Amino acid sequence: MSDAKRLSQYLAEHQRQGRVDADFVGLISDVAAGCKLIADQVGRGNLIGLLGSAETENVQGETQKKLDIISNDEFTDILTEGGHVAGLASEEMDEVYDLPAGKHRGPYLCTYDPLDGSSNIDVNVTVGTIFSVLKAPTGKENPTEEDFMQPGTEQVAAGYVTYGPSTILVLTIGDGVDGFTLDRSVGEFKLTHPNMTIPEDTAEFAINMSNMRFWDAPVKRYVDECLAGTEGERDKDFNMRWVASMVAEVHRILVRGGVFMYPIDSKHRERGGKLRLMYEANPMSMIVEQAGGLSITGPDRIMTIEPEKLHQRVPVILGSKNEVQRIWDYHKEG
Ligand SMILES: O=P(O)(O)OC[C@H]1O[C@](O)(COP(=O)(O)O)[C@@H](O)[C@@H]1O
Ligand SMILES: [Mg+2]
Ligand SMILES: [Mg+2]
Repeated sequence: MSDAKRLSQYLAEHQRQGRVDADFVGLISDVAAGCKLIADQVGRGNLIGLLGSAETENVQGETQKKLDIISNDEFTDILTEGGHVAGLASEEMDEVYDLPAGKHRGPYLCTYDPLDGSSNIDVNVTVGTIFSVLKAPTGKENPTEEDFMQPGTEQVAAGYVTYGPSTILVLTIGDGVDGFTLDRSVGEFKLTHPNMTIPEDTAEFAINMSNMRFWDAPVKRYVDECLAGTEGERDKDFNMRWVASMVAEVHRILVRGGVFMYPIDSKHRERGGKLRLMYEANPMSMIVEQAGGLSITGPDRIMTIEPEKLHQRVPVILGSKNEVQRIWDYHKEG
């Protein structure tokens, strides 16, 4: 695959076809550059003293890892200098980031989780970056939080990068999903996974089983049936995975199907869920739906939620279409 199409060629072709503009090409190139930097840091780990906690908390009360902060700073700097965005928002920044005065602005907004699954950093398990691209309001020097409050259906593009055995960038610009592997010998992402699609059926689910006693009835019903296997209503055996890195779980589902659930539970009910809408649930929902899957909160489709705040949390159930539809039906039945 060494002669595979480079990300830069892919973007240039899309631009020639009039499907994206020059600022979009610039923005995705900046995202790729930021992720290459993060991949390098994650890869070096404790050789350069980057593992472990930073002993600080983000706005959501979570202890930040050193790499959470470093990844956020690098990503934010690259997108700021690139000049293709009017505003930025991240899991690791309390509020919308105002670009410094004098910096060139572009027509897009970008939200991101710079390092997803960061509890896995110290144990050398796959982590990643998730991003979502929205249109910025025209002619506004510094977009506000309100300008970011667009439902997932308004996303121009979404993607993630996994820092695992290989570094893979998965991107949708609204006409399918393509995956690119970082060729470290030349420092470029190359198209290795064109037109990724999620099988409609699966016999694999992912959920943090330690929360079982806190779940609502529809999810409990679904998982109970999976666990009963050939002895139960489903009449087939299921396999289970839980990496605790959403990027790794979604990537597995894009490659071989499956269902990922971080549903509402009584531990997270007051906060609305565990995962964040604007930079985890919405971008992953766009990717999953573009690959032929479904993505719901339980009762509703995630991408139709009207956001109310930047760090809003939502329950997430996504993956193979027929399984997610079944879980959706269980919620409708109550
Ligand atoms: O530790 P838990 O409760 O199983 O939660 C795991 C989930 O939390 C996350 O790590 C949250 O992401 P962050 O690491 O960006 O906070 C998801 O990637 C993952 O699915
Ligand atoms: Mg995350
Ligand atoms: Mg994170």
